[in-house]
Amino acid sequence: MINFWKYQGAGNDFIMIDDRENTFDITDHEKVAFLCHRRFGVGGDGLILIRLKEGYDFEMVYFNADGHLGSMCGNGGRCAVRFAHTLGLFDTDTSFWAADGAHEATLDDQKTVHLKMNPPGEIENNSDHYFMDTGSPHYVRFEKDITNFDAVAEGKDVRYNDRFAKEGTNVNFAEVTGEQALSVRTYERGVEDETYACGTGVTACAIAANIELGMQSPIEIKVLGGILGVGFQKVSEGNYTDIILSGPATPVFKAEIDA
Ligand SMILES: N[C@H](CCC[C@H](N)C(=O)O)C(=O)O
Repeated sequence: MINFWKYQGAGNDFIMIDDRENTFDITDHEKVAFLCHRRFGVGGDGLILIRLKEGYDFEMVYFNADGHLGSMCGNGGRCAVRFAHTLGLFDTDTSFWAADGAHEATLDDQKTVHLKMNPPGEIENNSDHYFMDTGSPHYVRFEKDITNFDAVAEGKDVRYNDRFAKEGTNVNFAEVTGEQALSVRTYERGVEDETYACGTGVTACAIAANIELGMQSPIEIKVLGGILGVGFQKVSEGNYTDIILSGPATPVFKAEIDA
């Protein structure tokens, strides 16, 4: 029997498991894929284990919906922070361990989670798109109108092209909607579909908007499932620090499943 919580952050939803006793078999991809399946299982864009980690309040172990260990997940990280708080692992400020290393976060009075993201390394500025790793790989392309836009078909075109077919990439389409505002749609690898939000994705879009248009921090980003915020400091060309992803992280329900 697996006890779990379902959480969502701007509609990016996750199965959350308290695995402080390390009993979950992380090599059981089929089980994770089953749990994330929206018809046969619980349903989720991903599954997250909360484990203990020396020197940190907790560790987040993140799987994509296909059952495989993923890289960093910004919305999942924010949900993990809120869940770890309910487990009593910290009070308002936390530091935790994830696939891309250490992260700090705070939970404010409105239950918004502010999560510090690791700076992307090299940022590729190609003729029609950006590519960078904000904990997960992200392709970013600016579009004029993403409302009337087939994000799944366009996303698949990029994700399965010669360059990305093997490792995969997440694909973001960003529209400029204001002086410090974007609207973003994301196709996620590992889910292989559009999701309602992607935290590492909007982080990449905010940085790309600063390079492309000089858009200043903080940037408000509308996604299918809500609003996220990204703040940052530019140190020099292509060099960013203090990158903070902010947004809601909400418990949906708690249940158990025979799996
Ligand atoms: N939804 C996630 C990103 C998932 C990345 C994952 N699909 C991968 O590349 O392994 C987020 O909020 O940042």
